[in-house]
Amino acid sequence: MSPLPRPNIHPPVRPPAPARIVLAFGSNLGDRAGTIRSAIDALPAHGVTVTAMSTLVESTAVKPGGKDETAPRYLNGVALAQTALPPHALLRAIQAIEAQFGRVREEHWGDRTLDIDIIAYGHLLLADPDLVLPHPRAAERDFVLGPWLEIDPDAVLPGAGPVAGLIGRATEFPGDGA
Ligand SMILES: Nc1ncnc2c1ncn2[C@@H]1O[C@H](COP(=O)(O)OP(=O)(O)OP(=O)(O)O)[C@@H](O)[C@H]1O
Ligand SMILES: Nc1nc2c(c(=O)[nH]1)N=C(CO)CN2
Repeated sequence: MSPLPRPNIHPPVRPPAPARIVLAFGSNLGDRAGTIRSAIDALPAHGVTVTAMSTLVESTAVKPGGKDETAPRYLNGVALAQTALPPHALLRAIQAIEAQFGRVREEHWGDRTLDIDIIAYGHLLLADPDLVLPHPRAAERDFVLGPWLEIDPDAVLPGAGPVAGLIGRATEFPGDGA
């Protein structure tokens, strides 16, 4: 006797849950606030949904040699977001938005219309040549930690601990905090 044909039923396919990500924005040239807002507005078209945006804070530019009072001052802000993009696709997306808003890569830590950094991608720890997660300098940057804490008081920087315990502690150069 031949077996009964099996009904062609598949378990429901659930898409993977989107990752919770933290993005940092900086600008010290042109219409700083306008450029950062435009970049935030551009994110959904790239598959990134913003769930919270901090206020923008102003700080002295940090250059490789330390604080530079003669350089244009920065506005910085942080967004919480969700995305189904894998990490490297997210990097390409933020670089496309930087390019869209006139970012030209020249001097290391040079003045720029727009900088977007991936601060954290869920709890992922990654050290690829082109992508390090969490962002390797986030723990020393009060201009990132302050706005992040504002929108998530319980924020944790993967591998480093609660943001509330990092802020104001270590800076890349003494007094470089926001
Ligand atoms: N977490 C990350 N977020 C964004 N870029 C990263 C990250 N990790 C590594 N990168 C790499 O860093 C490279 C340089 O980035 P970028 O020019 O924005 O640096 P920067 O803004 O001048 O300095 P910083 O990274 O200290 O903020 C990018 O091309 C990218 O490949
Ligand atoms: N205040 C301030 N200084 C910086 C910033 C920044 O966002 N804010 N970003 C840099 C490289 O990404 C270098 N220096």
